[in-house]
Amino acid sequence: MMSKEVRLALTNVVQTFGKKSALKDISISVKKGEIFGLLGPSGAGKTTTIKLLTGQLKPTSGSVEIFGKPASEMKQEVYRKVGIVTDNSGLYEKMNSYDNLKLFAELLDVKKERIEEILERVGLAKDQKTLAGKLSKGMKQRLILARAMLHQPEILFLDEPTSGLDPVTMQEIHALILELKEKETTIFMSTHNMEEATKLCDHIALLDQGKIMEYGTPMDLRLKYNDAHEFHVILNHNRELKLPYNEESGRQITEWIRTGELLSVHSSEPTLENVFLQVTGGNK
Ligand SMILES: Nc1ncnc2c1ncn2[C@@H]1O[C@H](COP(=O)(O)OP(=O)(O)OP(=O)(O)O)[C@@H](O)[C@H]1O
Repeated sequence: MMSKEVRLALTNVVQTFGKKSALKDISISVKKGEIFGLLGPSGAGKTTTIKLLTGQLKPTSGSVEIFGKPASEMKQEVYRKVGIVTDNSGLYEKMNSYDNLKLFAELLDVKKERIEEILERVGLAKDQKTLAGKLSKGMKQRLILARAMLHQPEILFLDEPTSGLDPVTMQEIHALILELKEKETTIFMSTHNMEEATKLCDHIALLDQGKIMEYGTPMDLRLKYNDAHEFHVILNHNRELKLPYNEESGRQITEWIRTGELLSVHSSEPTLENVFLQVTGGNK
């Protein structure tokens, strides 16, 4: 089988702003149909990376490619294959939800029927006549996502897509993202949310102070930082303890099963959050 095409690539990218270096020699590549997560504390360089990939910034040095072409020379036909969700994806507050989408549909030659289909899909069909300025935060975010997905882009950039949203809206957005993955959409997202990254991403990179500190699947990273691998045991009479991961503990647990004292046991692996704290030294 042929390996999948690379959709996004940064190679040895350096980005400086005056004396400040925001990205220090970073390389990332993302393939078709992959969900890639860029994690990092505030100021790590996540938004800068997205701006480079979407051609809003030109790198100080190194190369940035989208669909195999330099991102800074992105042409109209490439824009049609890309969707972007960022903090400043301004909606026209005085226009209703439907008209906000219609404006983009016209620009992108999207059929009118698609507007209704997408409003339905993000659960805003009933609110299509509501002014965007009157929508709740979660509804606005769903409208922004609907707009970014309107033309069925092949690559979607999501800069902190769920920050500040309630858990229900967050779940809904996650479901939409996974549905896009089914259709082989390439998704490049930045997030502070470790749980979100674990659930959605095929690969993640931990960015700290403009450097990639780690790269891998969420599971790879959890296993790599597995120093604290232990059994978490709950016994009757509200007894709860942690045991080292060794044979002696295994024997002890078998004994508790025999005497009927054991209520539950599971092995605790570090969460991505802990991995992240270890890598960045808690600089979050
Ligand atoms: N246009 C600019 N001019 C000067 N400095 C900038 C500019 N854009 C970004 N920076 C600096 O580059 C660094 C990285 O910023 P960036 O916005 O990429 O971080 P981030 O990881 O997206 O942070 P956050 O999670 O807070 O959005 C920061 O130190 C920021 O101050």
